Amino acid sequence: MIQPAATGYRKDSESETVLRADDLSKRFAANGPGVLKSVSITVGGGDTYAVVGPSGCGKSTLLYLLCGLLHPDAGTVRYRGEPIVRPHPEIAVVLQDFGLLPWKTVQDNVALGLKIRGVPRRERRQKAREMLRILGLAGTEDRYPSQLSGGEQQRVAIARALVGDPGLLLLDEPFSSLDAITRERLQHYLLEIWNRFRVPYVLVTHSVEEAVFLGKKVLVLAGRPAAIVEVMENPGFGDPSYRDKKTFHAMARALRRALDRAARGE
Ligand SMILES: Nc1ncnc2c1ncn2[C@@H]1O[C@H](COP(=O)(O)OP(=O)(O)OP(=O)(O)O)[C@@H](O)[C@H]1O
Repeated sequence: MIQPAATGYRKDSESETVLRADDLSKRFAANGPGVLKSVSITVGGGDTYAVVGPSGCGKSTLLYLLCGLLHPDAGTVRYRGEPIVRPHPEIAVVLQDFGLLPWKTVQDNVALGLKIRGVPRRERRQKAREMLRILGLAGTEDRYPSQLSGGEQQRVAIARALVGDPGLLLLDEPFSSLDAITRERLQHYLLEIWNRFRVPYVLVTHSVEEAVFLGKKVLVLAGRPAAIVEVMENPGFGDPSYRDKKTFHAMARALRRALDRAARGE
């Protein structure tokens, strides 16, 4: 079993509301088309959401709104009751472009959030090294992001998100650049983090299997502007051997049908 480096994760009670977004609407240009309309989501302690939907429907936009990197035209986002108007130190984000600083080494990139929070240098280095080891990146500490492959950069971004014991994780296709085996290993690692510490997360993915493996609830976003057209409960979620179960494949089939309905605008 992987031993997470971090030990300071909080464990929320299931009744606690960690993140609450109400009636979010967004368009990028004043007269442009609406991207999202009246999207609401409540993430409770220990909740995990997978967000799926057709390419370009607004999944990344939703994640940017949830973490305060974008502002909604209407609606509100609150993290533990606090309005989110800018990125919050307890909300860790893994974005599609990884967001690594090219002039900092891998180790310094991973430790960035810890430094901002005033964690002493020695502890920062130790935690960053341990997280890099867990993610299979031992030996890359002193390299720069440009000296790593896309998949390795993606893992550095994941290490940076996990190392700070986040209160909430927002992940935008975090495993998309990885080979199949590494991808499955990291999916298991995320599930293990959840099983041990119940860190709530919202994960955007294009993969039906990933959504079913990692989402306690699966949201289907569709339409123009996009709205949540289905919320699917996934009772088998949380079991590391779920992929081998009939219920997993039944759930994947149901999700494919839901995506098909969404694509046809039904
Ligand atoms: N900064 C921006 N300015 C203008 N339009 C934008 C901007 N960001 C996104 N869009 C548009 O908003 C829509 C939703 O984009 P978004 O990236 O959220 O979709 P997505 O569902 O995450 O796509 P994909 O699945 O392909 O990653 C798209 O039509 C996109 O072109």
